Amino acid sequence: MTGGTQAEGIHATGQPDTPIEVLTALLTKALQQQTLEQQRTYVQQALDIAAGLDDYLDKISSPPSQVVCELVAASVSHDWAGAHAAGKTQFLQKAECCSGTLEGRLLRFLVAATGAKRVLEIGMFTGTSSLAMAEALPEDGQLVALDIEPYMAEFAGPYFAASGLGGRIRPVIGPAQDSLAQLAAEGESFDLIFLDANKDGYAAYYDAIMQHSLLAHNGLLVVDNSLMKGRTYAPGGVADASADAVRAFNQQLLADGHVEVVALPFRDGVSLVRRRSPTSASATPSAAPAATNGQAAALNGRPAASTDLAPAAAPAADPVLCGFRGNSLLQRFKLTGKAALVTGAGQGIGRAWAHALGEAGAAVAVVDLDLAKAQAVAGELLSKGVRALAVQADVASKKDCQRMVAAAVAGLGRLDIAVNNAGINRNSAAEDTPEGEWDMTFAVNAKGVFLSCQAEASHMLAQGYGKVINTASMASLLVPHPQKQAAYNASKAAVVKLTQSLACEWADRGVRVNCVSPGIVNTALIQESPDLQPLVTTWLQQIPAGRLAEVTDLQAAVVYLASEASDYMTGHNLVIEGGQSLW
Ligand SMILES: C[S@@+](CC[C@H](N)C(=O)[O-])C[C@H]1O[C@@H](n2cnc3c(N)ncnc32)[C@H](O)[C@@H]1O
Repeated sequence: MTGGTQAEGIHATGQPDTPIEVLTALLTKALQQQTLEQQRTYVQQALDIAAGLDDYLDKISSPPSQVVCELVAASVSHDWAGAHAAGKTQFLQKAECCSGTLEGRLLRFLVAATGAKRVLEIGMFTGTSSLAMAEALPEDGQLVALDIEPYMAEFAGPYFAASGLGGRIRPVIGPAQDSLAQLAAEGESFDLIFLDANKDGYAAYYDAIMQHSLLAHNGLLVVDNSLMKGRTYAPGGVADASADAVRAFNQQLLADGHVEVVALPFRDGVSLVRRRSPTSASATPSAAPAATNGQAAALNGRPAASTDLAPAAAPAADPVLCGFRGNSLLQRFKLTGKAALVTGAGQGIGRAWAHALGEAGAAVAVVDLDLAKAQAVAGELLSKGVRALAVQADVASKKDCQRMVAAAVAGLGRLDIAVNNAGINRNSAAEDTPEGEWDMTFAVNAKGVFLSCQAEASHMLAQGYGKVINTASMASLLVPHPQKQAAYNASKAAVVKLTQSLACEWADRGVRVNCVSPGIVNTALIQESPDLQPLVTTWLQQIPAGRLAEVTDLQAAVVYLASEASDYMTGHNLVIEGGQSLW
């Protein structure tokens, strides 16, 4: 039998499944051969599988940035022996210390996937991973990179600057143990920590991280080199103190009942570690399971736990300790699986709210009088991966409101959240306000909200659950000036009283009704109005916060009111006006 047919046979049997299993089978087979030539065939196939793996992973992963590639190239081609001989580095550093672009991409991916804002790298080397991770940070994110060698910061500096991300990366030079103590004293904590410095320090660094809560709640610890060239599990007679240290550390992690670990055969081994959510059973030291070994029991004075995930007997969970229904606080804000509609969502506040609800997980029906605008916003949401559809509706029409709800339910399969935001604002002195202006303002702002609520409630009351959020205004509390807008102010006061009335009527049937009262919001309405634009200076003097509201200032409120986190709140007018109504 040739090697080729044997390899096919291996796949056909469905036995060896992964590249490593196939490698193992091929090499085992090679060992069983009598002649060198027969062995070579199997060994060659094994070689092809092993040698091509990283290259193939590189090719099928999204590419690294140009600047990371340049920094990796400079790092691996650098004369590290020369740098050490010239006294630039304290230790003889090696090109292979650089984790490379593939691992950088994994780290960049993890930062993005976890939404990390603060990242710590322990063992920066030339900063290739720091830079890759910084690429996934938001503008106000920060990465702290520790290294013992001042030369590393010098080396990486120009590349950090060229990337435009230098402001997000803070190198801290010194022994990592000291730097960790300094970060703890500064009150730092991190969403993601990449542990990749001297291997004999891993255990102590881990203890410092856990003892000082440097890893935030729900944070992710990524440990590099958990395989140490395979020597952690197959020493092969080679004395390797680093591999011994990592082997012991792997055991230490496993024995620590406070964390969950998964080890991946990615490059030199990457272990992902996260703190377990506490259970009521593990909250008290006496209830913690016994340590699996003496070393683990001594960890930081914390009780070490067995690796058994299931507590023996589950006492009633304490929702403060374990989360309401097992949800962490931020999980309670998630809207995944919910469907929302937002009226007046073709622009301004409504558009920002449609995005906010979509980002929080909801499918969104984007409703507007202007179908083209609704379609444009629905398109934006779809491009972000949010299920969305556009609906044209005039909320002043009862028929349209009913059709809007029917379209949302038909298109999204359900309706849990309704944001009644469509509104108009006309300015005129009260003595001159035309009757038509008054009627139109009330038709949209007051009757339109009522008709929307009525149509939405017919669905929500039947299902016994719903979240209605109406757009009122700071004008419901004070009389904004100097602009004259009596009809608008009165219509928004009506929205608040309507919200309170509906909240009381529907509270015992699972439907919550709240409203949001924004202050003066910096939208196109103001920017493009020759009448309103000159008033901005006056308004700024009336606002303690010293600026107009941006639509993004309002986004979290609607997510809160739409989520189960606010289930006990109803009939509330949530005022967001930079303090203007207090002054
Ligand atoms: C494997 S390299 C880090 C590679 C880097 N994380 C990457 O992804 O390319 C290890 C780094 O740890 C640093 N290091 C070694 N001992 C250290 C210590 N005690 N404190 C801080 N850094 C240390 C070394 O100078 C070296 O740059």
